[in-house]
Amino acid sequence: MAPDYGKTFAHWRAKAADPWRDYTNHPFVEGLRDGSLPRRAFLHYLVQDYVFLVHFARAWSLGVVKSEALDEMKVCSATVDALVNHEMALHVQTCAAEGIDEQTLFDATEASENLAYTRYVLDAGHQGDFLDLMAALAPCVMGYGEIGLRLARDKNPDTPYADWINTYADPDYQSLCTSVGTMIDDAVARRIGDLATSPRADVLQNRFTTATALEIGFWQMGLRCQ
Ligand SMILES: Cc1ncc(C[n+]2csc(CCO)c2C)c(N)n1
Repeated sequence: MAPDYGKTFAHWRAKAADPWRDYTNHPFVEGLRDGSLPRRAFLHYLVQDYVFLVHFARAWSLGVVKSEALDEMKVCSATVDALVNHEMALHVQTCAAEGIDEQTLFDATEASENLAYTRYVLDAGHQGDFLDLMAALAPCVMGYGEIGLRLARDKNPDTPYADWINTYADPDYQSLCTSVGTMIDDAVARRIGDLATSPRADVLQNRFTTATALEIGFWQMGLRCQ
């Protein structure tokens, strides 16, 4: 059963069922779960993901700019802090152990799948309002929450990717997913009332489904390096 990250997320997820399954059950994820993912592919992914997080920190910062309520500002600014000062540390530590320093990570050339995803999200926020931005950001936050929980339960005890799995299964990360989900529910209620009957429903759904497809592309990019 899917974890409870709020009713807006549940609605978007149900209407993107096929891409959501392909994202959260991708062969890359299966390789993390059973430990069969080649180390080289994982490191390639981590270097790209570091750059991804830099741009996601910019996108969550745009969330602060587009906030219309204090609770929105609090969740967005806390997410920027979590990203810049904590989540990126996992990437830095793992890569340092392989002789890749942080400046090299920061300067890495972005793969086009990476560029497409992060700039799509930023553009959703620039072009639209807070909800457009949140619809594009939700798959990343909640998808990794769901993947982390499932893999923590079903993983091969010998997988070398337990640290990665535990980062996202961790109660701290799970409570971030819950607070983002609650904040999105409140943001929807504040701006458009009932999502299902809103004239904006299709555009927001399209943002969510497109970002989910871009997550699949990101895993594909990770696998290409073998
Ligand atoms: C491709 C890709 N998608 C999602 C995440 C996970 N993630 C990115 S930003 C963020 C919110 C704040 O922690 C989370 C969970 C990732 N690392 N890489």
